[in-house]
Amino acid sequence: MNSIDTVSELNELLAGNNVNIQLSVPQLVEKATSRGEAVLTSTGAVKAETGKYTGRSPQDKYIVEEPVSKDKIDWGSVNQPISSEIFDSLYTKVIEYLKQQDELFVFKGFAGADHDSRLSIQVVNEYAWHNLFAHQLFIRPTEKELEYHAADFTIVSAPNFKADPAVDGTQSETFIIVSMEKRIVLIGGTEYAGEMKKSIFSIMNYLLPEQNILPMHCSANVGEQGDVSLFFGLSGTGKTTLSADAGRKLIGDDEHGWSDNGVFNIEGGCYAKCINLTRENEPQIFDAITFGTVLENVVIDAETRVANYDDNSLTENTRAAYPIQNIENIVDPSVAGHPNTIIFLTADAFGVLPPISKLTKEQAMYHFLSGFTSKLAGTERGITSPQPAFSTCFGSPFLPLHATVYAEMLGKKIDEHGAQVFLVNTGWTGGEYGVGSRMKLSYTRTMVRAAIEGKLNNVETETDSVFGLEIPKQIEGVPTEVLVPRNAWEDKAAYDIKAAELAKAFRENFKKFGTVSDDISLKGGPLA
Ligand SMILES: Nc1ncnc2c1ncn2[C@@H]1O[C@H](COP(=O)(O)OP(=O)(O)O)[C@@H](O)[C@H]1O
Ligand SMILES: C=C(OP(=O)(O)O)C(=O)O
Ligand SMILES: [Mn+2]
Repeated sequence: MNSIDTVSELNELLAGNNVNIQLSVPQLVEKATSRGEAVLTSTGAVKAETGKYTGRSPQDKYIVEEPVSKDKIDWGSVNQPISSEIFDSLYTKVIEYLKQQDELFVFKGFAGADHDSRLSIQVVNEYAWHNLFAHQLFIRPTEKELEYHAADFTIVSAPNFKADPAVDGTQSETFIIVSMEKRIVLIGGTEYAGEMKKSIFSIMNYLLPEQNILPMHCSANVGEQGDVSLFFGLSGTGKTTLSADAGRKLIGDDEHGWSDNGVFNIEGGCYAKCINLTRENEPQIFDAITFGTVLENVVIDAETRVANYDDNSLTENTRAAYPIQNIENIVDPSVAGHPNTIIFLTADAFGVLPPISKLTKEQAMYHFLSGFTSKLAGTERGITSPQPAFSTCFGSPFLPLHATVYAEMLGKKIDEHGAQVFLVNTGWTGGEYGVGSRMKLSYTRTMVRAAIEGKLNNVETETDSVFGLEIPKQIEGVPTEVLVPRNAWEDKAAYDIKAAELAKAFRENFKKFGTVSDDISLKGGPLA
């Protein structure tokens, strides 16, 4: 089978009389509820459950081994190859399966708020609620744009189609396969909606560097003076939470590009975690949950239909998906200038990294490549407690190219625009996970604001004796004893052992970058 067949199979599917194209939010809400896929809640949000897949399933993610991309992809456990024969045969089966459905739902829109580099996408869904998710998360076209819309990439999602590993060549019933050549994402066996948005993000991580644009797994906001801040971080480290700040306009909560013009959001919506969500702690996010928001795996009262955000019985990874316009203070379209402040968020389960520290250029490169953090409960299949992890560029599950491609681009941009980089530990303090506690959100917010407002530029600092990081000695509103990790631990000997263990893990991990990065390692890594 060649690529022409893939296109005509898709066209035939889309020409069927069971296809609903570009339904509005109320129409999709109606479809999702009347078809029994979701229920209406007291705020007008719709709530859907996703069965056993309540987070991403990285083990089931593949990229088709094809001539156009073969030599560019950084193949390995993240970017697992799959043959075009397997893809073609599964694709045909999925298309046949979708043709049998009573109804299908298609969303057409864009990824990338900068018109120069945006990608036209379409999403074909078996479920109305998934299509509502696509509508809320991707960039919605104007009427005129819709008229001329021609998809560069298509997501075909059939969660109820399950692969048979013995016959289909997958590792399980679930598959998320990207073909860069055929420009298709094929999803089956999982209902977790996040797979759709993260697939498009992976594709942007493949396409943007060719246009000299740095794709970034970060949130972004901008202050009154046009000062832009970025917050890099793996899932659950605080990108969405910390970028929602009443005093600053939100650019986006998860995926951005940085071009010669500045930064832009890749998406048109946010995907916030809502476990333990309260209006008091996260007012912007709480209030964004209104009519048409998709609540994923949130437990609601059967009668009143009021959400209970404290209930983690379905998963720790409960989610709300809403258009960015649901947040009061935003820039629209989601574009802004060059960043002044860059924050690397890490959720350190060892409890030894300082809650905030200032990085030199070499430290910034070292920590960007290392990407040390923890995988937090629920974010990936099988993760039930924080698992320390080195996730290159704070987003390794989404990077098809070699990490150094992104790191070099970031290094150049930091130099060019003179951005100050901070490392912020939103994870544990006073002891490792199980002994200490998670850093208080209100402290993290205070520290982050101080950094963004330039208040930490000329403060007195203390050098972390293990990692060589510069720790501000005082930050107004934060108790001084939490600033230096060793002081926050009651058992100093235990701290010393943990810190040495983490420094060793950093050094071991950095070996994978070889001698090219010796200078960065020497000047930016843990002290001897
Ligand atoms: N100190 C802290 N900083 C940031 N988030 C925190 C902190 N303590 C607890 N949290 C919680 O951790 C979660 C962070 O998730 P989120 O912002 O959605 O991460 P991301 O967008 O990076 O995936 C939120 O539920 C937030 O309430
Ligand atoms: C959607 C996800 O991203 P994040 O948690 O970074 O928002 C995810 O990791 O599944
Ligand atoms: Mn997020």
